[in-house]
Amino acid sequence: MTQEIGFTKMHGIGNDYIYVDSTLYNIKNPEKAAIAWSDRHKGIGSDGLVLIGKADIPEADFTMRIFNADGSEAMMCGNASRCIGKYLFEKGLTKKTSIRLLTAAGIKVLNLTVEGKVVKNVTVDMGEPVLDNERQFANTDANGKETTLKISEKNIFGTFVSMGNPHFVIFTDDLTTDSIEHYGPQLEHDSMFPERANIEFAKIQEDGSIRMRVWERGSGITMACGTGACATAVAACLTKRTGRTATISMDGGELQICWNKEDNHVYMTGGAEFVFEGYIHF
Ligand SMILES: N[C@@H](CCC[C@H](N)C(=O)O)C(=O)O
Repeated sequence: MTQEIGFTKMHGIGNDYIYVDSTLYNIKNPEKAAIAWSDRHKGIGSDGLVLIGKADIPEADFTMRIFNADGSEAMMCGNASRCIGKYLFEKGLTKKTSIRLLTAAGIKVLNLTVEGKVVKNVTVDMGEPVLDNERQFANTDANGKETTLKISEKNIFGTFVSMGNPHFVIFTDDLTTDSIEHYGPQLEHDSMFPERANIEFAKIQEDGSIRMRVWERGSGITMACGTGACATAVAACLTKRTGRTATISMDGGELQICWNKEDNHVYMTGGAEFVFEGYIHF
């Protein structure tokens, strides 16, 4: 028997997900739903599926689970966390403007900037970047330094940064779709990344901002990646290309990133938007 499930489609600078309130709908097989619903021709169309729940520990208010378009579950999603802040506040599910969100990468605090009843933008405390997670990056000597991976007979230099989920940031002048589609999937599946990886292709621009395009683990090229923007800002700072704050410009828009010296946390600020709502049979 099929179930009728209410959903909300939202995006954070073009990184679009289907949001379901899991206190109202119990999706038994979210991996399968993510694959079917993400399909841009036969489904709703998205980069993946996000389940919002109520936290059952006193340290957190709500929960987030995130599934990529291929059904794989990720630990964290920057753009989705901002969308959840807007969803919870504007739907009246919380009056708080500082929300503690429990994710598979720990508790993230969302600070909402509100005008009247509208959330204008959200700053997320994304926590500390991790540079030596051996479950995610097999080169345990790298520790924030640029390292070389050989792909298609070419040496690729990049920096591994985990924001809960694994990222490999490459500074290059070549941000073409052809290049990203060629190197992205090979790097995602490289044996140096036991849990696969998100791959960022980035370039410092004349005004000091960073242009970044991304190949996301489990979803391919997307218009933006919040954790990827944080990883890119950290990699740029570690390799002395920028200071501790950066504007990251992606296909879908910009995020402001600050890697705070005092607490070593990365703070991400940007917008979130509703697209449409509906019901789907599953
Ligand atoms: N788009 C997200 C990250 C989503 C998960 C990622 N593809 C992974 O598998 O780690 C973001 O905005 O951070």
